Amino acid sequence: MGRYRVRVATGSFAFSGSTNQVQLWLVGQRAEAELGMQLRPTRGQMEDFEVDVSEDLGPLLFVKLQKIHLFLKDAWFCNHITVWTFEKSMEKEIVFPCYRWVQGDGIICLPEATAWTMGKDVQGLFQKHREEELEERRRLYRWATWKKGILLSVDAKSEKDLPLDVRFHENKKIDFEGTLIAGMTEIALKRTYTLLSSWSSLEDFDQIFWCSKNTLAKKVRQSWKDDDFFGYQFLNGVNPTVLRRSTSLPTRLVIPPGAEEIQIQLEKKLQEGCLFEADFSLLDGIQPNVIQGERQYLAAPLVMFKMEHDGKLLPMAIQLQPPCSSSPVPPLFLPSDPSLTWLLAKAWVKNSDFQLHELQAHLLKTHLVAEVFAVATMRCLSGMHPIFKLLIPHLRYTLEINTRARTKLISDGGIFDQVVNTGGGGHLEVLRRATACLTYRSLCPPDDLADRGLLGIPSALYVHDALRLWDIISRYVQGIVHLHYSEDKVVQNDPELQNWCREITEIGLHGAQARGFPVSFQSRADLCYFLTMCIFTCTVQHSGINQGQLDWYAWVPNAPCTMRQPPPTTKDVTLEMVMATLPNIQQACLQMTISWHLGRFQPDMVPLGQHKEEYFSGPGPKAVLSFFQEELNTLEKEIVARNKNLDLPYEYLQPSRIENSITI
Ligand SMILES: CC/C=C/C/C=C\C[C@@H](/C=C/C=C\C/C=C\C/C=C\CCC(=O)O)OO
Ligand SMILES: [Fe+2]
Repeated sequence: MGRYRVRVATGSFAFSGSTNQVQLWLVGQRAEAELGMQLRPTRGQMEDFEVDVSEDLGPLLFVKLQKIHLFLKDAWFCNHITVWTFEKSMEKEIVFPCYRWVQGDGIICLPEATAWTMGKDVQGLFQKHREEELEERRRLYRWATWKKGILLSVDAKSEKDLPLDVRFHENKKIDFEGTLIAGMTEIALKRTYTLLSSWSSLEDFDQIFWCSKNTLAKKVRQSWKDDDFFGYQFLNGVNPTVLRRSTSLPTRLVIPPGAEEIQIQLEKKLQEGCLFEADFSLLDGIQPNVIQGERQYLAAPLVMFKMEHDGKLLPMAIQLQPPCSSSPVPPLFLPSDPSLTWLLAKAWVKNSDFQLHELQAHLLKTHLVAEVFAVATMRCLSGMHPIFKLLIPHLRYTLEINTRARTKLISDGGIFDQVVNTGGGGHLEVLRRATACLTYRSLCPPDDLADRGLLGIPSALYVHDALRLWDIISRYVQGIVHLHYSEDKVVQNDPELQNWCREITEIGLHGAQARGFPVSFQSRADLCYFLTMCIFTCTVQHSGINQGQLDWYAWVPNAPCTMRQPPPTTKDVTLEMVMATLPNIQQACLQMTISWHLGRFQPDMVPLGQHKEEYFSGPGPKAVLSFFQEELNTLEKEIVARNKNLDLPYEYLQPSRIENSITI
């Protein structure tokens, strides 16, 4: 019994408030009290009221909410409820996080914010709540097989099928759809503008290159033909995931007669430990697209590089297709070839890189992997679980952006079918092949970068920043895990957590235990490493892979989305051949629009670690998050200072530019 002060906090984005009245209850260990219909929640407001309760409720466990509507049903976004009690003349604050939509006339039950594993709840005070909550979440969030052989996704035919709690908020939706319309309008304008234009020289791409503001995109247009600029992209461009240090000459690299000199040079660089390669064999045999009746073409190149003492990565040789017994030995294209021949060979490499970047590095290894984490988290972890509280800010909007990708980008008739040479079904086979070789180590930079021989290279800025961020995130995760798991046995005996791990590996990632993913956590260290990978993937890796589309894909010849003629088999290449091969005006315009749409800064972007939602309570988690933010701030200053001395600043992993989840 006694007086309680209650604060109701409503979300601040559009339509968060409600004209309906809200009914609240306080639920304690000993009794429950109805507080009556107290208010109509107002957007962006915190509204307080006081009540006297006659019953002896005991320690508060839950607040229950219900929206009462007479006529108009409008959903209310409740941020949190805070209750102050007065015990022994001491004021005590108890927070009940929500951050969900209250809709319909259902009663929502909010547990107080202390993070509880099931093992800690020895009295079983929350057991029934957790069971009912997870039963409801499993009904709402179901696994689906969008295409066989690809990671499982959420069961939603379109974003409209998703639960309201994971939908884009109004401002995000308006921005996303509005800029798409603006982009499509720009395409129409460009088509009109170029209706009578020639498309016969590389400079003709200038007619549609309207990226006057983007400094790096302009630098790409200026320098894309240079070999050092070509090599730089494999270290610090939009796709730093293919390059690896050679440990031997690749078996596919058959030296054609008369090219013995290059073999000597390659072997010399190999001996010096500065030979590198980018191998696109995953594309070998993929069925090319047919666009508006025109057959497109694909290659599966291999590029050999040498790392110079000044840190420049220079291409030494390009083999466009792997050798096969039924054909002559494929030619090796060299920097000493006629300039247009060498340029076309490099363009073929960049077209192949576009495919693996967008399908393997971007869509599969960030978006679709993050979706598996999101679905498993909603299905296996109660909202009270500390790992739910840790991860949920890093899963914001991911289910919707991925569902939109499945319905607009890689769908029948989607963007890939319209302008990409792996479209038309080849893109699905690339996704299947990439899924089949998706390993746990490849998602963990300390392992992946070591396996690729990329440690200790001063000019590898992505590598440096990625490893620094991995360590910072690792300390953040350890801070939270050690607050809630006192020893390894507590991890082993946490059923929700073990179910989460198993559901990710065995179901979502498609039997990935065969590729190194865990089916259980045996120690706090295991758990921390896995959680670090989850957060790194959903934040750092996606930002490093997504942002560069704006800079590196705007000048289409630098990263052609499709190729309209077969790869050259001789060194007699003309400008006509080059222009007939590169994307046409329509394809180039759509590539520019989509790259801009996907690569641009998101207006409602939440930077890494800067989420405002307070799922945890108490000083411990707050101190861990605060230290995480301090470490990110220190790294921010380091990167800004480093970039000041670089001709080409590397900014994609600057913490202030890393989004807290995958939202685009
Ligand atoms: C060509 C770029 C390919 C990217 C694939 C990688 C990741 C997916 C991407 C998310 C995309 C989400 C939604 C789709 C985006 C735009 C839709 C495009 C055109 C629609 C036009 C129309 O309405 O028909 O990560 O950023
Ligand atoms: Fe993306």
